[in-house]
Amino acid sequence: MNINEPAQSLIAAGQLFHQRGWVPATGGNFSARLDGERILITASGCHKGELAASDFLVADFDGKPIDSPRKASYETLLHCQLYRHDPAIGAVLHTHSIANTVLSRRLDRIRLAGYELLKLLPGIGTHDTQVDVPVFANDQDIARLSATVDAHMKRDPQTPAYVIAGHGLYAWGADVAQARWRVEALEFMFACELHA
Ligand SMILES: CSC[C@@H](O)[C@@H](O)C(=O)COP(=O)(O)O
Ligand SMILES: [Zn+2]
Repeated sequence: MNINEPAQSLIAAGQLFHQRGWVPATGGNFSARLDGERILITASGCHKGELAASDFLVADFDGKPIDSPRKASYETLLHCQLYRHDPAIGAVLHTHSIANTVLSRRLDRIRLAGYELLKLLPGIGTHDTQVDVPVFANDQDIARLSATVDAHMKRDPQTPAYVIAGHGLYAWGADVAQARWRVEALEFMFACELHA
């Protein structure tokens, strides 16, 4: 796949998320699947509202950069876990919003019920339902954290997204556009919960 197309979509997502206040400082990271063995992912330490094509690198599903001197996102293994878990996942987006940070410090799962925007989440066709977004304890050992996420997702393959406590949201989709809609829907519902 030409890496320019997913890179441009991820750059646009970063600009939107930064305008919304969801990727402050160097927080957040973004990726897209290139094929069955490789992903395009943001380099570590970039400002996600000001990404350029040179801020991306290609990595394998173990998170190892391919032909790049740049360091991949510190959280690359969390992206790799999702691509390995489900071949239908084509993009992964991670945000650090006020709403996801505050809610995840208070709750061990974020229950979303009765929202029209729930229909943006996988397999949901009505507002008249409830979804639990799991919250995992934060951990600077990303290999250990990705193993925790993987065990949860094997137990509950319907997991629509997850939040790391005091840290941020991980959401995904078949492509960058769908992952972005889901982030927008989830951040909207989280903001509603915060104001409720
Ligand atoms: C420096 S604070 C944010 C990081 O620790 C991390 O949570 C994050 O989202 C961005 O890390 P990055 O390595 O730039 O992808
Ligand atoms: Zn983060």
